[in-house]
Amino acid sequence: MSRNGTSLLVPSVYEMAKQSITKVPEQYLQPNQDLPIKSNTILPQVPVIDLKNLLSEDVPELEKLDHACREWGFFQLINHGVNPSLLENVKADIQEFLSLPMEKKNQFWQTPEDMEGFGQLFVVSENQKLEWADLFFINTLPMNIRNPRLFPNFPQPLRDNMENYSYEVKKLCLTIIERMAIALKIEPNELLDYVFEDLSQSMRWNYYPPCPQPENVMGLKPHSDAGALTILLQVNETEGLQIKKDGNWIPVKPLSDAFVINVGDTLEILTNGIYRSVEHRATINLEKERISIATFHRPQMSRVVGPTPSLVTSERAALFKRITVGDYYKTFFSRELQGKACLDIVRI
Ligand SMILES: O=C(O)CCC(=O)C(=O)O
Ligand SMILES: [Fe+2]
Repeated sequence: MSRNGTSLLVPSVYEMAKQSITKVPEQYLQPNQDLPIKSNTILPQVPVIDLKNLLSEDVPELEKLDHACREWGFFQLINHGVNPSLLENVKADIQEFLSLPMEKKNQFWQTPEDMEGFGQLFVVSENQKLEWADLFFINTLPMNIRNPRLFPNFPQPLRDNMENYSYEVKKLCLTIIERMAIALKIEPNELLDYVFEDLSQSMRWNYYPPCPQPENVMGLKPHSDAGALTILLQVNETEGLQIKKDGNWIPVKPLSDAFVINVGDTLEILTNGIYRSVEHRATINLEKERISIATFHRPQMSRVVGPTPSLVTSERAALFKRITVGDYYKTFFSRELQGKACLDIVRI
């Protein structure tokens, strides 16, 4: 039985990109993308939040966090407290792992029944457009959902560093969710209760090879994340993440010591739409590869989520129906990525 859904198997674009091709196969061509705003206009930038200030109960910083989650759904977090040498090690290990020769990668490839491992996600029909990326998808927490085929077989030091990273990022997630509740002026437990005891964490290591036709391919189609909170670590210098703000695609320029953090659909539901999960996408570079590590956090599949009662008022009716996280994810993983369309299944 499949552990968490399936995705049709697709070829490795890492291997394709190595062949010095000048044109990509037709199925990867996605012309007519909305372009980002021209760079001669001054672009608004994703807010930067300082966790040190947040933890010292600094009111302006809390207001900045609140504003970022309402208006952007995204922020960069500095002074996050995660050991910089752990981050450097994780980046180096992932870079090495994603560049393993195909014979080694095959050991970790997805199967028709199991979407964890190397491959792609959201491929549900033979003729849909494909993304210019190889990814590695893995459930990391709680420990008992770990796939025996993957984590235990990681080479060292990746295995130990990932173990620490997973734990550190989970801790950070809980800290941020607690601060969000304070910013929303609700009891921290109203949000923390969903993730404190039984938080589930998964990761998607994204590898975007260079591409001879960057304007006509997409690394990751516009989408919002299904979970509560995503914590993204940019592994190398190449830019590519863009988020949709007031109808325009705005490039995110990751600061070297920051995480890029975003609100997912589940948190939008829990906060009754006050904190927004925002559409984003990943574009491709002509010459340079790009690598990112997205870590997703959500309540367990059996939990029912709906707007938390204190954020449903006479001025603000409930915007979403209640749904189990499992049912939400079943829908999310059974279709092509398409902006924020998945949230429509619970919209009132
Ligand atoms: O590579 C990126 O910057 C975006 C990754 C992302 O949005 C995801 O994995 O959900
Ligand atoms: Fe995402």
